[in-house]
Amino acid sequence: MASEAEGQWVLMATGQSPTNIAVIKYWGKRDEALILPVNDSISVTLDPDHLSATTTVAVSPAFSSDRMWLNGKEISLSGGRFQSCLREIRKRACDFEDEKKGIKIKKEDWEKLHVHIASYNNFPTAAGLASSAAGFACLVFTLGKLMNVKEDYGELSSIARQGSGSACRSIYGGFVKWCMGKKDDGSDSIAVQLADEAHWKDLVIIIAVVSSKQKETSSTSGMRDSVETSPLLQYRAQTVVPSRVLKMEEAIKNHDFESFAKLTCADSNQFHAVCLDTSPPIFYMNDTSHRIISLVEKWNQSEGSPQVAYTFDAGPNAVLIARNRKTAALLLQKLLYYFPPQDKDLSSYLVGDKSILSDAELHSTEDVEALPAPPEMKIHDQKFKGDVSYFICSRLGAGPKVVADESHALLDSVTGLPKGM
Ligand SMILES: Nc1ncnc2c1ncn2[C@@H]1O[C@H](COP(=O)(O)OP(=O)(O)OP(=O)(O)O)[C@@H](O)[C@H]1O
Ligand SMILES: C[C@@](O)(CCOP(=O)(O)OP(=O)(O)O)CC(=O)O
Repeated sequence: MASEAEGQWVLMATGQSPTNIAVIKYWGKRDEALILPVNDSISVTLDPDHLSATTTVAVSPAFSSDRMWLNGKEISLSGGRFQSCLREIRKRACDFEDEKKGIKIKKEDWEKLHVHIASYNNFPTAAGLASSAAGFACLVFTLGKLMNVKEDYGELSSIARQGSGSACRSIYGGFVKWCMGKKDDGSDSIAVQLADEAHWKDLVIIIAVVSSKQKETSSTSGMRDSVETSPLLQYRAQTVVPSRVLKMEEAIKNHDFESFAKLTCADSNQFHAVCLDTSPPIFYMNDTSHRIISLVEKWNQSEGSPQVAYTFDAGPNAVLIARNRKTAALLLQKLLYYFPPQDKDLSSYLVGDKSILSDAELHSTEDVEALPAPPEMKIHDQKFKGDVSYFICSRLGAGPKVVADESHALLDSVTGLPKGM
């Protein structure tokens, strides 16, 4: 396996993968083990600088078992989803040789080598910000690089899908469609890129992190209950989504924000209606989520055409997509009027692309306090300080990439253990 220095070497790779937010939602599986959905879905990939997973994977003859550390804590890899990803990637591993380091690994040797994995999310894990999507996409992408996997991104997406359904869409940047596929073995249930992140540069994304606590009902169990009990889910999957997906593809192709926004909001609302139609009902949104919807709806109505789209995943956080920077700055003013920061530090209340604060002419909390009430809203006298933890300003971003600079690796290149351990 390794020529001279048997047992001495550690071979590593590091990758970074973005998260994504669906504008046409995936909700419901037709096959639980293979993670095959009941409908197509479409997402936008978010800028990895703001929301992403970074993962280092390593192999060495010195490792005695597969191990993983997530955000610095060791976690078990025994779950079926991790096992599926590891198995499928190992199956596709190819011969590898690094003459300088004296490392030679034959295709069949990969099965015998154990892996160490360390991953870090630059945003809260399991808080409804799709950490599993970024995480599994990153794991599969980076393992693929390490093990010299030659398969195309479509194939990688179908492996990431077996870690978490929505992860298959994080294999690409920009606008991505997960085609549900028809085959029983899932080989045609893959993601495809509709357009890259440069296609529609005007869009600005503002996320209101309403709660960073772990949620009560996971997406996995929530959608299982919906499939079993919600008649609306069947109607949605068979009748509504197929035509919506076609319209969404057209809207994206033509930069048609009006249509894009209407479809995005309608699909988010229908997904949450399915949750309510589930027995027992699932409530992912809360009063703050509803207030944000109402703010956006009233503004869009007063303008005569949509300025902002909203969408909510399996949690109360609002993802708001503004048609351009000017609109995003106005949106931020309206949001901060109702949800002012609890303390004086405005720069930790808005993270990500902070330059939007200057566009909105908000340089201090005094500027926030001086904001005028949004004229389209009827209730002005009530403010909801503390109901939003913080905001993230982001944009569309690129797909996974290799992090070549070894100083960013999360594992030590000599011990193969997390750095600092
Ligand atoms: N960086 C990562 N690498 C590998 N797996 C990860 C990573 N981050 C999260 N996960 C996996 O995803 C799980 C969290 O997924 P969960 O669906 O509960 O939350 P979420 O993805 O943040 O929210 P949602 O899917 O509702 O948007 C973790 O317990 C872990 O198994
Ligand atoms: C509401 C959603 O975010 C659901 C995501 O579900 P997951 O992909 O987290 O579920 P599993 O496949 O069981 O891991 C909508 C979406 O991302 O399309």
